[in-house]
Amino acid sequence: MAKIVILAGDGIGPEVAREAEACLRLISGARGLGLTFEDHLFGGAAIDASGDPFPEETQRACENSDAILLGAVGGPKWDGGSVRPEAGLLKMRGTLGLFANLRPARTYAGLESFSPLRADIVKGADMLVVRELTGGLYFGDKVEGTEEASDLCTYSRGEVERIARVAFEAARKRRKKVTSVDKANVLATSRLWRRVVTEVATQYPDVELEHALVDSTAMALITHPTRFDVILTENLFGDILSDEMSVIGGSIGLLASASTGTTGTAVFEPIHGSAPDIAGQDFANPAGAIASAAMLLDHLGHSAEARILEAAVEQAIAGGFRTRDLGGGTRCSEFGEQVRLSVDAQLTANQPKLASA
Ligand SMILES: NC(=O)c1ccc[n+]([C@@H]2O[C@H](COP(=O)([O-])OP(=O)(O)OC[C@H]3O[C@@H](n4cnc5c(N)ncnc54)[C@H](O)[C@@H]3O)[C@@H](O)[C@H]2O)c1
Ligand SMILES: CC(C)[C@H](C(=O)O)[C@@H](O)C(=O)O
Ligand SMILES: [Mg+2]
Repeated sequence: MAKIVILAGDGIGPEVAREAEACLRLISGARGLGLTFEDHLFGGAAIDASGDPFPEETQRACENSDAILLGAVGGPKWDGGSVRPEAGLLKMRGTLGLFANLRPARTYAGLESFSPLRADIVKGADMLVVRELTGGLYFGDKVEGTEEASDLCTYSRGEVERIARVAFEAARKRRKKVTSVDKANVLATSRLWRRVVTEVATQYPDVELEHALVDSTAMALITHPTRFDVILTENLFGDILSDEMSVIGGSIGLLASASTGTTGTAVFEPIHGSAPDIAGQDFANPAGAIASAAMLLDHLGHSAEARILEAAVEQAIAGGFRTRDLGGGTRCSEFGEQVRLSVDAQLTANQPKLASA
């Protein structure tokens, strides 16, 4: 039995989380995984109900969960307010110690020609951003005045060491290359980052390490995406580079993420936001949320089921089911349904044959 907390959140969050949860329920039922699901308020929806984007009750539920499936938070409704939905997201990451954010990206069969980048540039691209998630500018002291403001960027040796190890371990299971991205020509935190990553690399002689500056990496990511395997970087650079990376696959709606850390639970969410421009219209692409659910299954040790769910997303896309962001007319709910049909078909095909009477 594993307890999954669902934080649907705001905007398209509930639309994509609903499809991902339905996939998990289907797989859990068919394979007897015994997953249980609990909905809790989070983000703007929680501000509306209680004034707090990460209420005490939601926090307790998250702490007692095995995994958390998150939609997205935020939106114009809360932008001018004294409390922002995004503050709940940051508090959750901090409270649960989720320092490692893994964001994979690759091309999907059938979508190479959809990417705004040339098909020969994106063909075969397959990378993983390992983003430090609980340090840097996001968590440093802030001064917010009307005439002056500041955000402090701090990193400690320990914070860099632990995220670097995550990246090197991940690279060992992939193509054994880490590109550590920083701004060491300007920032003191980046120079510490570079020194510590170089030290950690000595424990991984089988993994190639290169250092790169964030500005030129932003360019190389979309001119030569196949050069990259694992990209290791700090919080803000990872946020920006991972949205840029979504261009390679064709849409930000495709990208999934896992945030893991110091406690047993972990958060699984698409990398996109609440997309207020398309919310409430069944237009959202739920592929990133469903792929995040596959990462959740991996986290719980259900790797065979994770591969089935991933294959179902691939088959739906290859079969021509495309949401509006990918130039098609498939609705969010229809795409989810198509993925579940494909899951069903795979589960039926894999069932042991009944002995004939
Ligand atoms: N983890 C999160 O909850 C998270 C992440 C990013 C942004 N946000 C918040 O979301 C709000 C909107 O931010 P934004 O507009 O800069 O970024 P966004 O990711 O919400 O949207 C950017 C663009 O991508 C499109 N898009 C995003 N997800 C899509 C999907 N699944 N299918 C189809 N199209 C999709 C949107 O329609 C929009 O045109 C802000 O309040 C921001 O703070 C939350
Ligand atoms: C909403 C925001 C705080 C968040 C971030 O910057 O980390 C988002 O952009 C993300 O990528 O998860
Ligand atoms: Mg982001």
